Amino acid sequence: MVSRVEHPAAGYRKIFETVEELNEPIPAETKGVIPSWLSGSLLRMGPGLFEVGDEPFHHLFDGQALMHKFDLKGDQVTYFRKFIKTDAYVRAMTENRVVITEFGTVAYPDPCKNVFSRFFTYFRGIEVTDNCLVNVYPIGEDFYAVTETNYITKVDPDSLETLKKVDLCKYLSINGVTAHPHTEADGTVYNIGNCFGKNMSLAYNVIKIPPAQKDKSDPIEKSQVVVQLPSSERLKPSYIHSFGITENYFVFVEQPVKINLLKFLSAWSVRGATYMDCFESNESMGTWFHLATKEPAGYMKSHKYRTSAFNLFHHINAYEDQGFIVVDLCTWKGHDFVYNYLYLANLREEWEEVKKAAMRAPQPEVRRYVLPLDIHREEQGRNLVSLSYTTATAVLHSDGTVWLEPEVLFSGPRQAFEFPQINYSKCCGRKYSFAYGLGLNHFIPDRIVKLNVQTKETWLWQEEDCYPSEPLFVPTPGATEEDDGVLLSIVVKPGAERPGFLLVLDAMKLTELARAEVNTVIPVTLHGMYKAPPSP
Ligand SMILES: CCCCCCCCCCCCCCCC(=O)OC/C=C(C)/C=C/C=C(C)/C=C/C1=C(C)CCCC1(C)C
Ligand SMILES: [Fe+2]
Repeated sequence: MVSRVEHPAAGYRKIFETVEELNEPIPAETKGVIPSWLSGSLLRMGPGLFEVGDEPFHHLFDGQALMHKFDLKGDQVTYFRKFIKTDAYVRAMTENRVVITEFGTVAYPDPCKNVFSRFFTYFRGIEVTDNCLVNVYPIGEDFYAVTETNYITKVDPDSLETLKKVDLCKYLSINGVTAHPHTEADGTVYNIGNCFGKNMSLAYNVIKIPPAQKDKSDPIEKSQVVVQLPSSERLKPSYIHSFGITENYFVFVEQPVKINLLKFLSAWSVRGATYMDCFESNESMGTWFHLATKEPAGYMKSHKYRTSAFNLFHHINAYEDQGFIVVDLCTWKGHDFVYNYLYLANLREEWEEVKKAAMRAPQPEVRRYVLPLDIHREEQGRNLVSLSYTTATAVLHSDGTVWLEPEVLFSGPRQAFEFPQINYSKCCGRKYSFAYGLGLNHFIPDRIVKLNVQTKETWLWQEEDCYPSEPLFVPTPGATEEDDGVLLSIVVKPGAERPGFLLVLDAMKLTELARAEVNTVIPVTLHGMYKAPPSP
């Protein structure tokens, strides 16, 4: 699936430009045939406002949260979008400047305020952003737009109105949680986040939020920390973007991209730096895998799995098989932080410059790691993995650590398989065959890919000057085959008469079933969900 496509016209710049929200849903023009069973809403989050007044946001993860919705009802499709009225957005609009520091953009003090009030603004310390541009997911019967801090924002998935800001710190001992929770069939939500405890004791806390409550109370009020995993380094927790879950275990990968807490708590609050300034790489630790049991919940501290350094943002899937845990990941080789390459100035460069910058960045690879559960002292020095279908290895060393080597499932130079999706309801935590992803060509999203993780066969959807987003899998009702369903992706085709469209692909063959076009560009979206219509 290595893409030979070039982008000399740099049309991808359009997906990093500010747009206006809509007052009401607009009709889309449908070409092709949308399956009649596919009715519901595609909800997605991303940045939509890339500057305030004359102050630009600098990083891909700074733009203000814009929520998008494609509603499907038969072949009638509409598109709607609204900015989430977060504190970051409302205050920026009111003051016409960046008021809350974002991931890679500092909010400078109000120049109209005198030197004393400016000093006290700094002295009060940091105001953590609630800019929920990363994802949207349900908790109980409610929907929340999220970033990775302690603030999540309740939204109305129909009107896209902002309902309320929730501070998870009120309920849980965490400083932030990922934007990639796992949700079980009954609605139980698991997530993981950093916890900077008392006396700076550091941990990664796995949290559990129960499903919708019979008494209609808010399940968040009943959320709890179920497992605590220790940090490998004092004062420097690793950055976590997602985690894995199997029937009986949580899988946490501790990567060498670290948050320097001293920088976070001092430089950041006093001198005015960004979140990006608080990251650093640990050049010697490599990457550590940790396991915890689900029931009873507990950290498996005797299992010390190690491998070479990589950045990790997205787990694809994990499952148990014959005494092993199989973990499939979208990795980026080395400890240099991939987010360093995602400044908007770089992504908006001419194509030749974009390619040059990507040459210096960590290289992507889809990898399978296999973790043996039964480890015996006498088995030192030999490969413990006996699964017939993988070349991944695990070797016990004399210090008790198990060194892992992966099987490469997909690798193409500067061609990433990222933003992975699976048939989640059928396959999460189970042995599976298919992963779907967004193909990044030197970081530019220009194709949709299907990967058979067992045979390594790939399928591709690609069209000239088209920039798709993460493909979400929606199963055909009553399907028995894993890949019987459709993929939904928002695509931008800058020069076209109707430059934004919802693409509907047949997930088996990766062929186009339909597209629903709208007369507006749709800026880049990161993650989202498909919301089925309420059952009659
Ligand atoms: C869709 C195509 C995009 C085009 C380019 C993409 C290239 C992607 C290459 C790699 C994949 C990366 C995936 C990342 C996806 C994503 O959605 O990331 C967004 C992450 C954000 C906005 C993270 C925000 C985190 C914050 C604000 C964390 C804050 C904290 C600290 C840093 C330390 C202290 C705790 C706290 C406050 C939580
Ligand atoms: Fe993500």
